Amino acid sequence: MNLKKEAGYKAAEYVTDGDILGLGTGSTTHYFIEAVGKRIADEGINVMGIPTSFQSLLLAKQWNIPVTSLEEHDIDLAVDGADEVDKNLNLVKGGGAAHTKEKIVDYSAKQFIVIVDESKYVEEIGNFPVPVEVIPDASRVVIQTLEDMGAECEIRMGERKDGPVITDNGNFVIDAKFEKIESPMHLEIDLNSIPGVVENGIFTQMVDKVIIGTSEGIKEL
Ligand SMILES: O=C(CO)[C@H](O)[C@H](O)COP(=O)(O)O
Repeated sequence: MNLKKEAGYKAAEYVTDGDILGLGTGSTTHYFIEAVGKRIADEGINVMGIPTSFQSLLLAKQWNIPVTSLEEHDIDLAVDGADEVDKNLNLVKGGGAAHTKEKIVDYSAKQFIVIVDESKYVEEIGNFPVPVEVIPDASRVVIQTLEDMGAECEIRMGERKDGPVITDNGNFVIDAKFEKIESPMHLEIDLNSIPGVVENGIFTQMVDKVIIGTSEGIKEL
């Protein structure tokens, strides 16, 4: 069973005619976008998408989902993946380096649904290093501050691209591994107060529902 696909297709059932959708990024959201595209083709529902990355923009175009922007519309429903989800609905996101636009879109939506397979559901977040998007010129001093806060840091490197990953916004990503995240809510705020940090991948607010694809079927939190 493809658990990511199960979760993505389940989330598409929550889409209603006329919705403005926030389109998350990643291999799970890929299936949500596909399922919405099929509902447009099969049922003729009338929706528009606001992509969180070039990846989701291209997928929306592939599936004939009209795109718009936050300049034009508010979002009714955002659907997005995650790298970790805990029982308090705290998330770590940014494995695809798209967390800055994802947070803008997901936090502004009237409803925010997270879709994951069961491997992402954890007791408490923090095993997955926290992605921190930084202005490139600030990366050395931001790393110093993160290390002072107890994190082990790496600038994320490209694959099939020499040098650092460059985000859709032209920045670097530092992956910061904390031994333990005592308070996700405070860490989310504290990381964003470091000069040079654009956004971090801890999401502690706004999640309305988590759809988990498990080997025993869909579970919803
Ligand atoms: O935050 C993200 C991208 O920045 C993704 O939503 C997250 O990495 C999960 O991806 P996938 O569904 O491929 O496991």
